[in-house]
Amino acid sequence: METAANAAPAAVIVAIDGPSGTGKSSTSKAVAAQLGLSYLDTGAQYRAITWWMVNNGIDIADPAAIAAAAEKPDIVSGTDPSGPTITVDGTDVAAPIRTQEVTSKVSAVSAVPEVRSRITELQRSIARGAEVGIVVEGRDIGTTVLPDADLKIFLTASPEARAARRSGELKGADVNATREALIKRDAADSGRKTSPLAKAGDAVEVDTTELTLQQVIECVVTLVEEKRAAA
Ligand SMILES: Nc1ncnc2c1ncn2[C@@H]1O[C@H](COP(=O)(O)OP(=O)(O)O)[C@@H](O)[C@H]1O
Ligand SMILES: Nc1ccn([C@H]2C[C@H](O)[C@@H](COP(=O)(O)OP(=O)(O)O)O2)c(=O)n1
Repeated sequence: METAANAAPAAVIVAIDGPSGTGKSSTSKAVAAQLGLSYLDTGAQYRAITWWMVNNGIDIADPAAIAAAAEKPDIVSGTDPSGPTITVDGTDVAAPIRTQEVTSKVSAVSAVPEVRSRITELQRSIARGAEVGIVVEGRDIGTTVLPDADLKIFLTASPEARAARRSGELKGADVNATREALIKRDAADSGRKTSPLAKAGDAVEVDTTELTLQQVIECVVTLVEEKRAAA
């Protein structure tokens, strides 16, 4: 019979939330890779369902039409942090979900309650299936999706730092326009009724404005290791 002494350690669940450009994806991927955990980018799932709506001619301004179609696309996320994948009905959508068109529509689609309940179920089932544990990043992971997570982190950074990071990625993008677009998306994500972007009461807040990515990764790895040691 298995005893507590030789039982496998319980899977560790880490929730990382925060607005755009705070470093959630880069930090989560690196922490998961370093600790041998799975990794789930929940923003990619909301982008994937948005991509499907756009491709199937659903009117993004019509929440009832979005709700009626919410169950249709088959969204599959690969959770290896060294090569995360995302497919819709078997098609690799890793690139098309990052277009400006999808980015400008994702907040409207992800505000629809039927979309959220569908994607939330998917996220919970992926987290349950992660044997060693998982780092899940998004907007409502610590508050709604995985409220019993072992560790919750809320990343922040000034709008200026976030815009500079994002426009560095989108070669040649105007920093001011990027900043305005980020602020608009944050306001939509924080202001929606169902499961808005929010810091959980028991989340550790890390302001990354003055930190390098490596410093943020080290900070989160240390927090996970402390949690594991205390368990
Ligand atoms: N602390 C940091 N300092 C400088 N650049 C960073 C930092 N954290 C992330 N970045 C860079 O900023 C960009 C956005 O990071 P990302 O992880 O995609 O943020 P999010 O997932 O929160 O939107 C990436 O190019 C990333 O390399
Ligand atoms: N848990 C989540 C994750 C993302 N979303 C929505 C809101 C976000 O603006 C979009 C896109 O998320 P994503 O993490 O890809 O955004 P950025 O990497 O910050 O550009 O999805 C959400 O509503 N809930």
